[in-house]
Amino acid sequence: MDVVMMEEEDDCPELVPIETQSGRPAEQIPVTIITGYLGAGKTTLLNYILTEQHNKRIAVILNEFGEGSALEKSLAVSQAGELYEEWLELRNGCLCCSVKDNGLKAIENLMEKKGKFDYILLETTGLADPGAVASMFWVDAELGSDIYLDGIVTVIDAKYGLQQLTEEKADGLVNEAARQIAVADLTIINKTDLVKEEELNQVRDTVRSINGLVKILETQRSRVDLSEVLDLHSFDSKDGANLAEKLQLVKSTRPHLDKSILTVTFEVTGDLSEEALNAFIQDLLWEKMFCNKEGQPMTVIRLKGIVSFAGKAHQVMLQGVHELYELNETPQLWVENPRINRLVFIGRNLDKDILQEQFTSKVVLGTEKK
Ligand SMILES: Nc1nc2c(ncn2[C@@H]2O[C@H](COP(=O)(O)OP(=O)(O)OP(=O)(O)O)[C@@H](O)[C@H]2O)c(=O)[nH]1
Ligand SMILES: [Zn+2]
Repeated sequence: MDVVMMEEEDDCPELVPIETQSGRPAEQIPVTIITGYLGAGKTTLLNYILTEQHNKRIAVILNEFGEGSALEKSLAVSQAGELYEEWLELRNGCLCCSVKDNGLKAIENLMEKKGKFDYILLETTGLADPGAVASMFWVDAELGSDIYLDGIVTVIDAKYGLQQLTEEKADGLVNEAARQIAVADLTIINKTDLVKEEELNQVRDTVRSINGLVKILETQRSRVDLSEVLDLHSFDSKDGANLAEKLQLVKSTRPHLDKSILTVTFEVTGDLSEEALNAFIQDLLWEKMFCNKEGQPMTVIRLKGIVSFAGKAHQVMLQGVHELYELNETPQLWVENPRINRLVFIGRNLDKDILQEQFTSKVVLGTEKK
């Protein structure tokens, strides 16, 4: 229910016409994607963030892209000749905008018309694949956009989360609730008032079994410390030291529920061939060339690592979401000798032994097979 945004259902503020302001923002603006299954508490979280003291001018985007039929889309486009979007002013000078399709363009339009905000929060619909939405922002940042992807936050219903995670999907399809957890930088288990400690433990264990890297918070009414949600810099290579530290603590997980998504992590010593690493990742993400022992193709949803290239003094950060990945040098110099590459893969049908063996034989210099 996204209309909660408008204070009271029966007292909706009028849409405010927007005056055009000139001037582009000088700095890139962070966008946090807020995802989570139907009714988990996403809108409650947005409302909470907006009413907290933050001294930020936040634009909230209620996103419907990727949803709806082609017919609806073409109707929306031809009706207005432009994007379907509407926005209203909120407290604290914040803005709320509802966009349908082509979210990025709409956000850029919004910025052009309204001038600079400090922060963008984007709520996806409950069934959306946040990976697809995230990769859109990620690509755009590369192209010199005004926006960068700060992090993906997934809200989970403490009471119904487990049930949603175990829902059987048609063959070959990944459970959306599990996918949303797999891709997250932060998960918030909400509605803890509705469950007993034992149930909550089960939810927490299941979240951890899917994503061995993600931070887990527990809330009622989505009340979180804003510093734990905003400015995560999850994709920022300047934050390489932080990731390097986290990777040392991650453990591979076991599937908790049938056919569930899990985390695989390993360390490999030595320098990598950049070319071979690219080929390996592309085989994995795009060609889906690697299979587990049952012959099922491995599907990676999120990927992170700190790797070493021969002749480079700096650590290199590897990030992957959906079918996109990036390799970026971090400011961090290698100090450990020999250098240790650390990788984390979150996805389905992953087999640690096979992945590690493939990685070692194909990518680590001095061990490549012809
Ligand atoms: N008991 C309880 N109810 C909550 C809590 N947080 C949110 N709710 C209620 O749960 C319902 C759904 O919350 P929303 O914030 O609209 O959830 P959403 O994820 O935005 O939902 P959709 O956009 O429909 O997918 C609302 O009626 C909230 O008032 C909580 O911590 N405890
Ligand atoms: Zn909502």
